[in-house]
Amino acid sequence: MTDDLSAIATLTAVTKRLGSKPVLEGLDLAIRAGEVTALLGPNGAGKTTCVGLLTGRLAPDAGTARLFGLDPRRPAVRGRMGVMLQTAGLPDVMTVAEMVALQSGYYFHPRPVAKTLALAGLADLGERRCGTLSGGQARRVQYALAICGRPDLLILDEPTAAMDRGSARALWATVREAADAGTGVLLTSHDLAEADSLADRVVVLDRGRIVADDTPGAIRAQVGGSVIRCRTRLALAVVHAMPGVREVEAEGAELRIVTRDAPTTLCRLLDADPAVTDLRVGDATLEDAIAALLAPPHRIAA
Ligand SMILES: Nc1ncnc2c1ncn2[C@@H]1O[C@H](COP(=O)(O)OP(=O)(O)OP(=O)(O)O)[C@@H](O)[C@H]1O
Repeated sequence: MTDDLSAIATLTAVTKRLGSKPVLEGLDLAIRAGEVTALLGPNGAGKTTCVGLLTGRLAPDAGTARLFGLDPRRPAVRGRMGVMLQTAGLPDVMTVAEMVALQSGYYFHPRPVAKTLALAGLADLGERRCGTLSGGQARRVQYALAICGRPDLLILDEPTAAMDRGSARALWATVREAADAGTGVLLTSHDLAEADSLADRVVVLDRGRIVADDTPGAIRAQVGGSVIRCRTRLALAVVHAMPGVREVEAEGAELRIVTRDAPTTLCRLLDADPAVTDLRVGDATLEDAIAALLAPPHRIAA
């Protein structure tokens, strides 16, 4: 990873314990200029710990963290980074524009405050006190604080949590624009549609280890085939034995069946349970591919 010349932030062979628990084990991660990297994985996988290491909030127990070639705790490199954390309080009494102006003052070449407010979808909210904002509006202020200094590296930890779809899509557009202009972006998210449409690269973390690192298309292709969803009285094991079936999982009251041969699996399914309902067939999504990589215990895989 350290020989990756386009990398602007790296974790190399990083091991980190928190409390008595190993959280990351020998992890390599590189964030490159002009690329949106989505770091995905279930709760507790270690995503926020990676963010903590790259932003200098945490130090590795073994291995190295580098930001623009230096220790992330060095003030010289911190000014080139904008960070939007999962939780960051805003002072109730300051207005949105005052907060953005204050944060902009920490950077050498900040954007004009009005431009930052517009990019974050806050043009009409500049005079509002932060304490009166909704959850989604407060997230947009945190985004404004992350981008106001024109950072070379933008770290967004679950940026669109609490945002409505329209606000989220507007934020994606500005993130894409920043990446196209050369900013390296690290995004953590539980919204796999967000990762699929925004990321150039998806890194999947499971229990502190990387289980996939590729383009969203290449990760989807690992699953391939089709996904059938339906309600049926058939047992998982019976469906799993049907021709073409690669894996079967209970998703609430439905079954999610990944198959290499949808027509044959469908015929057999309808033969075995003519009362099957809510039947849908579609291509495997990024969510299907990641579910296959993570292998939860309640799924049967071929
Ligand atoms: N200060 C701490 N002390 C002990 N354990 C911790 C501490 N902080 C985090 N952990 C543990 O480290 C593991 C990784 O946590 P982390 O927050 O990095 O996961 P995550 O992938 O960001 O999860 P989420 O999707 O829930 O935000 C979890 O098991 C968590 O309980």
